[in-house]
Amino acid sequence: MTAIQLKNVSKTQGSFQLKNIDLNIERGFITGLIGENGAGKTSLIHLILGLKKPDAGDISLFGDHAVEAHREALLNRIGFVFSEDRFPEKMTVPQLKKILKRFYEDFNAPQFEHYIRKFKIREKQKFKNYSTGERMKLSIAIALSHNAELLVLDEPTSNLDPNFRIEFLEILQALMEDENMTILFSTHITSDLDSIADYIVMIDEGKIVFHEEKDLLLEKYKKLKGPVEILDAQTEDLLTGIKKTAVGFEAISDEHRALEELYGSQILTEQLRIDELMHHLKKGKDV
Ligand SMILES: Nc1ncnc2c1ncn2[C@@H]1O[C@H](COP(=O)(O)OP(=O)(O)OP(=O)(O)O)[C@@H](O)[C@H]1O
Repeated sequence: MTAIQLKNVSKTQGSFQLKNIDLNIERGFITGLIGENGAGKTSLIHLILGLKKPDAGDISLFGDHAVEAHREALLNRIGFVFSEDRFPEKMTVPQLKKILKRFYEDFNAPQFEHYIRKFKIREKQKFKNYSTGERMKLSIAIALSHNAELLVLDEPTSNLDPNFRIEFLEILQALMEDENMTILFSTHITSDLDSIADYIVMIDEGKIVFHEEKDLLLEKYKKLKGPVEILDAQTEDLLTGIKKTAVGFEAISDEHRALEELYGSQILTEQLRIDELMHHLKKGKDV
């Protein structure tokens, strides 16, 4: 079943355009959304959450196409975290809790309190005295405290210290034990996705470049290393991003199996990281 579906969605903002976006985010998986600065990740997330209206196309959440009309009910089922929050400066946690109780039908106060303690968020301090990371932790605590079945997270880890980032990723993974849970997660820290994502969506200049299962993607493209002597026209045809060094060459290929058969132990095949893959696919597009 689909948690988020976009059909032929377009949105123009100044000179930028999200163009004919078709996207299905299946329930029960973690999907990572990647792309360069200004690629359109936040805009896409805002469209999904109904914070921006598409110029054309259809968006549905949990199969409901009337996102605008049912926005409040749908937001009850979604936990969201943005890279920039808008917590009132003078408010404190106990005051915020009262508002959350009114806003979320399923607000789970003990769970919220649990996360406030677990994340070491200072209850009595006004939000204006919070660090960027503490604000992010508060956003995360809210997103996790109203029995949401979909988490939409826009760069949630960008301001977190490494220890808490790992703790947060573990929490997300534990949430996936509930097979109804779905997470859409935009990030520049692609190593987060190496560890937890099931699917990767890459967006570039407002268009979806790919939407694939992470393991299949990393199986398809590999880094190859070998001696420069094997680089003839035919071999180079099967390689991209060839870099020659004093000790040999390094390149990326989606024909690594054919090359392994041809050259056996002369070449070494290595797994790519998601950031390397992203850089490679982006460069391929620019050529
Ligand atoms: N309200 C707006 N009016 C005009 N242009 C806008 C508006 N909002 C966003 N944009 C432009 O849309 C493009 C996509 O921005 P968006 O924030 O979606 O990118 P992003 O992939 O999230 O980038 P980043 O990784 O830097 O956060 C950018 O060129 C941005 O300047």
